[in-house]
Amino acid sequence: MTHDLDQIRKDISSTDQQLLQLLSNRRQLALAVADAKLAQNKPIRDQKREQELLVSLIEKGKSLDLDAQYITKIYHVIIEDSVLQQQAKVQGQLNGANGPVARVAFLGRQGSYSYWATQKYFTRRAETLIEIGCDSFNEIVQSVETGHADYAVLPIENTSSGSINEVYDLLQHTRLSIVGELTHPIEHCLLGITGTELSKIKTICAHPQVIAQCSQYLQGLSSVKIEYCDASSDAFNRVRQAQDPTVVAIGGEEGGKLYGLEVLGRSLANQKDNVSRFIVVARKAIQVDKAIPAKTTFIMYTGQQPGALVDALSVLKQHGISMGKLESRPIPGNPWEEMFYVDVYANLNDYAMTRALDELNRITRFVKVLGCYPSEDISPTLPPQS
Ligand SMILES: C=C(O[C@@H]1C=C(C(=O)O)C=C[C@H]1O)C(=O)O
Repeated sequence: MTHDLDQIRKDISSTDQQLLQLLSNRRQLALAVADAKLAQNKPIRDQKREQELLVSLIEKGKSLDLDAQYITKIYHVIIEDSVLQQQAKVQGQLNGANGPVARVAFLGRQGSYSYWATQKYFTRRAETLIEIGCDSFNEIVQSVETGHADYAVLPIENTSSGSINEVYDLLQHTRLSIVGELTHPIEHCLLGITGTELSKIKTICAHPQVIAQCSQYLQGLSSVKIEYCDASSDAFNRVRQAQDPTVVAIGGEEGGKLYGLEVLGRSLANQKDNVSRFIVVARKAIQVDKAIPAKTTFIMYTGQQPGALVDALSVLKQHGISMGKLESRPIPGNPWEEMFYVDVYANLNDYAMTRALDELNRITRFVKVLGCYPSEDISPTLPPQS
């Protein structure tokens, strides 16, 4: 092997170019597979094929000195992308685009977590993204309701801080429909201007959700003042403007870089796997192709008689519908009465779902469907070890 560093780096760069070309070829093939599946009435997701692929790739990897964990990690990302690309294509064909552009409202400005989630979701769609940065969840919802934006991207839950109640409460009263979801890893870092020293920090700027997600880390910094911000991008901006090495922000590394900030600490969240789930809402509901796994979200008020919730949930059981999440929120103006939010793995057009909703309408006081959308719970799995 040569010791010529420049030459080795040239070879690495050219290998990377080939990898990129191959990834692009693979994505095109996956999109062709989507057409073939639609023509043959087959579902987009094929977990058996994914498992067979992973097993054979791990086997092949071994012979190339590539360990199983490495191969699995890379192919999770590749297969997830492939399935999501196929789903977006099928959905685009079924629902059509709103027009050549998508005006999308999200929390904060360039660099906020919602900004990255928005970028991620809309790269898979045909429309050109027009960003509409907002300062509150209420403003986001209003901008779609009034027609100023076509879509909104809203965080709904997080693995460290749980449900985002403010967003749940907004959904109770909006006429908007949920048309999509996505998950996005949230890696909180401490960010400051060049020359900032961890031991001299006096103020931390962050969004309240971020503060909740990093509560354990912040408990250890009791003498530091917390400044609440509208979004992580707002926190970055304050630190950039202050040009004071005692003032830092919490947010994502990529976002902080856009504001010239440097990382002083990483992995600040209470949970190691800190992931947020976002929903995408629009004025018009969508149809979800039968070839795609769908989720439906509805809210219901069961009344307070004994067993009311159990009765409602057994309707789902009777129709073989599995539930992903159940959340309850107070009904404004009706103290101690709760609205239930239910996520189910079902297409609104499924016969079982239609029947279940008819029955829920009969036995509860109020039911409203918030939307039916493609499920993005895509985690390719290996077959159980024998
Ligand atoms: C590409 C396909 O569709 C999906 C994506 C896969 C992949 O990227 O390898 C495998 C199985 C399917 O879940 C396919 O079925 O071959």
